[in-house]
Amino acid sequence: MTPTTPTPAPADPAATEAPATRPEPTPTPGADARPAPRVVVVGGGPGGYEAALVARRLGADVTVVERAGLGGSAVLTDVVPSKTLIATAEWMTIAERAPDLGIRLDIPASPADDAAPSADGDPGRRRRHSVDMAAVNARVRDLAQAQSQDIRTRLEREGVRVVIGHGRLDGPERVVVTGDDGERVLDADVVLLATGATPRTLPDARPDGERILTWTQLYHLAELPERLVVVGSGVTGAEFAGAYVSLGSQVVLVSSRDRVLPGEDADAATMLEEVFRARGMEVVGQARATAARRTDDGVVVTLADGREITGSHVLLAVGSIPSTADLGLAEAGVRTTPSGHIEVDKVSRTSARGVYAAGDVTGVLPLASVAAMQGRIAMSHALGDAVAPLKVRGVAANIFTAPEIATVGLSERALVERDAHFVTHTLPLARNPRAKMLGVRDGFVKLFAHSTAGTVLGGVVVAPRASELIFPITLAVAHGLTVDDVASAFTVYPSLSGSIAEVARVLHHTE
Ligand SMILES: Cc1cc2nc3c(=O)[nH]c(=O)nc-3n(C[C@H](O)[C@H](O)[C@H](O)COP(=O)(O)OP(=O)(O)OC[C@H]3O[C@@H](n4cnc5c(N)ncnc54)[C@H](O)[C@@H]3O)c2cc1C
Ligand SMILES: NC(=O)c1ccc[n+]([C@@H]2O[C@H](COP(=O)([O-])OP(=O)(O)OC[C@H]3O[C@@H](n4cnc5c(N)ncnc54)[C@H](O)[C@@H]3O)[C@@H](O)[C@H]2O)c1
Repeated sequence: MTPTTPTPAPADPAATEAPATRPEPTPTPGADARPAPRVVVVGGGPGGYEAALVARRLGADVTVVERAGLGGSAVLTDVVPSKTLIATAEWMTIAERAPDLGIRLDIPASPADDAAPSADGDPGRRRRHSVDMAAVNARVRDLAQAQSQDIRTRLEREGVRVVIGHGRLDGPERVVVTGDDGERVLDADVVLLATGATPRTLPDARPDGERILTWTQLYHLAELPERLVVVGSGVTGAEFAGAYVSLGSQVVLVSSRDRVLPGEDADAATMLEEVFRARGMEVVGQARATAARRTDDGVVVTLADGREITGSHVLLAVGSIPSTADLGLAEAGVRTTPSGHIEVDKVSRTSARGVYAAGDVTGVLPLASVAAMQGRIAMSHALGDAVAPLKVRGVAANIFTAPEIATVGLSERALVERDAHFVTHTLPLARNPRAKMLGVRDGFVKLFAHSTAGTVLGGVVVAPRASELIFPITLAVAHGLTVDDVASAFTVYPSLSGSIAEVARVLHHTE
């Protein structure tokens, strides 16, 4: 098979290449006029809807079964709402820094603004700007709904049938959908399971949607939480803790490990924790929450060592569980892993012939970009198109905190564990001229390269908008460029990306 180079598109249908419009499903054209293969996709998130578009392009008759809304959790409760909320938080952070650049924000817009505390917790300082949380959340919800509708429109325009209801396998070649209007049976030549995951909760901290919350429930709050206890310091916990500090809440982050973001680059995580503390966040390390209960006017979170933390609200960010309940997996011969995820190979095949799986339900790498890629690969494989197996090494990821943390390629930990021959160099952003002009103090660029060949193996960028700055390093990793290739390309002067080229130049000298 010839390898393809599919693009890892995000959860934005407009960003994907638009093929010729097909109003209705049509049979695959061919001399023998065989009927089009029937594809049923269960789950309309990025894993499912991207796959549906590919399957249509390859001539299949495609149905997407979705029980909530098109775009999935990615669009309705996870990626899109969180990044929209964080966009507001980002403006608040910029406003907080404005005085450093000579801007006066000391004219209160309203008495409420004047009363809001400063984010760094200094009682002597008052925050002179504040958010209207009801307006922020209304914008978040509207944007998510509009994007979900766009995806539905796009799918239907391409000739994909959308069925609303809960889908379940009835053997490997049939899906039964239970909806408001009863049951419906869909026969299939190929099934793709892309049912995602849902927030994990704690037995003694049951979310009530008012004070004890999962991240899916945050967008209905009319007021900014006065004191938010965030349980869990993985990517989700860190992003929300950072966002709410910027928005003006007091935040206590309960971290079960000795530092936040235990799975990430240690230097980046340490820097972020320092920034969090400097902005007034209380980070409680080595602490495991066992329970949360409501009081008259707030919540009390109990830790395993008996300590209690009070707050106005608590957010549970303790991971996710794969959505496999009532999917008929065992009966259809679909194996799951000990963690409960659906077992797949690198072309998204499950243990049942004709049944594929993509996205968070597989537990491969819970990112929207990876879900979409797994879904596309599944359809290309199932429908006989050219396909390249999934490679997660080239995946770029970003943590949307202030500063952001973007990574690509092999991490320092993975390189050390593999006993790889590598060199590394880190340049603090504080030395970058553009960063000085912008008032950016916290951040760095770090590259890893093969010690003899000079090939770029991976990198970390900690900076405002690191998500945009990581792309040159992603290109280098994807195409096997050397540090000399990177160093020899022009960068704009002055620019933050100049630091990437400068690190590459330093690595040349150390070879
Ligand atoms: C707070 C948060 C922020 C995140 N931010 C980012 C980010 O910035 N970038 C990034 O790349 N990733 C991010 N992620 C990860 C990203 O959300 C997931 O990787 C992505 O949603 C996975 O897509 P999916 O298609 O597998 O599943 P989902 O998006 O979860 O979609 C699955 C869909 O299947 C439906 N479904 C489930 N079971 C059934 C059934 N039996 N019948 C019918 N329908 C069913 C569900 O209703 C859902 O709509 C974030 C995650 C969280 C929790
Ligand atoms: N920007 C992004 O791309 C983005 C954002 C959010 C999530 N994600 C994806 O979702 C994945 C999962 O991230 P996550 O943060 O939701 O889950 P996670 O499982 O990575 O982190 C949960 C954290 O909570 C801790 N924890 C569990 N129980 C606890 C308890 N009782 N008390 C205190 N701490 C407890 C765990 O030790 C862990 O560190 C990420 O790896 C990422 O792929 C991506």
